[in-house]
Amino acid sequence: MTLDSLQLLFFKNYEAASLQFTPGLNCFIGDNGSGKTNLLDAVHYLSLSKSALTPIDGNSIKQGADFFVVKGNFRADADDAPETIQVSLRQGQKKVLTHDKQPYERMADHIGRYPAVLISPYDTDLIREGSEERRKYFDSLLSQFDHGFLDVLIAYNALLRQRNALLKQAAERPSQGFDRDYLLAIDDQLAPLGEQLSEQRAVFIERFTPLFQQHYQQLADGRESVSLTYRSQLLETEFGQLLRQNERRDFVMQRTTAGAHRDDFVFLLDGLPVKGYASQGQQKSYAIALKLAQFEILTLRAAALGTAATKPLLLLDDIFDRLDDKRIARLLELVANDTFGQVFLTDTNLARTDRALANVQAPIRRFSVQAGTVIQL
Ligand SMILES: Nc1ncnc2c1ncn2[C@@H]1O[C@H](COP(=O)(O)OP(=O)(O)OP(=O)(O)O)[C@@H](O)[C@H]1O
Repeated sequence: MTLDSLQLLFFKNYEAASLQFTPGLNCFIGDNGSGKTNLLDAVHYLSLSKSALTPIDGNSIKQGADFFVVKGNFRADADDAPETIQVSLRQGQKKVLTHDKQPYERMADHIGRYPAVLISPYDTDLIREGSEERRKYFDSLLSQFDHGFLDVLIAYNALLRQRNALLKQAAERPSQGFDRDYLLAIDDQLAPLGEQLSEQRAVFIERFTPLFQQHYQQLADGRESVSLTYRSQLLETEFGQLLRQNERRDFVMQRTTAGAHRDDFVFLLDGLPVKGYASQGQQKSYAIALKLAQFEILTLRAAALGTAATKPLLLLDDIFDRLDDKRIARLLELVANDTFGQVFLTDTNLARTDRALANVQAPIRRFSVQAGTVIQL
């Protein structure tokens, strides 16, 4: 699968832009703050219907404008007709996502159809931040990997919101009484969904971990050993039982204190937590290895399904500035040996990009980015 072209209107610092891509490597070159990452983010929107940088879509509307449009033409194979994906948002309205001009009934139906993997300076947040960041990452990856998982996750989150609203209401308006039967009815539905999420996460991590370990060994020359474990109370105790055990506490806290929404993923290096023990370089390798394993598992899935979209788009933000030569060389080896399909990368220095890509056989297209304007070189 390739993205043939991209058009932007009032997206971040772009008023209007139109780009034609090569199926090989597309390089966005420009000064800091010129809008290179914003182009990667536009591709991320097309793939995942959301920004990689901000959870608030309104932030992506160009300042002073009242809407944005991101439009892209994808092609499953060189001979196939293009498919047009468009994401648009008008200030104060709901985001609209269309496929060949037809709005999706559910945004979720789009997820996984045009996969993309972003390697960015923020990846180490996965290590440094709290469990929510890691859950979101793996849940998003699992949703691209398995649509059934996303459906269960959406249903689980909706029930959880209902349950938390009930607990809050009972605490805030005690005179209205507490409808315990309603709570038990929610729990009857919530419990099997939570258990399903935990089981699917556990199975996924078992498949994902060896791929991740292999990428880490290659990036770090095999000096340390890394592991990845999934931690969930639901793997040991039935969720229904946990909900009953915690009912009083939930009542006091006004929220559901145990469940699949509290699970975590533990990152270890030589048996110690990566956060706190690993060096900056090791943390970077850890995060990149996660992303490369993500790329590989999505590729394997597409191949197993026999879909034409065999390789996700790869978005490399700022890698030359951030990574040492060895890690860059290793990543570019993968680019050169055809592991990846279409690649989009950003850099501040054209000469450095050209040097780094000297051995890459794939076609390369360069774009100059300057304060919200972009031209093909
Ligand atoms: N909604 C918006 N309206 C106008 N400008 C915006 C908006 N959102 C972001 N910007 C601008 O986009 C610019 C940042 O662009 P981007 O992150 O793509 O830069 P970059 O070229 O990747 O820089 P670096 O090399 O530092 O990573 C900033 O100048 C920022 O003010």
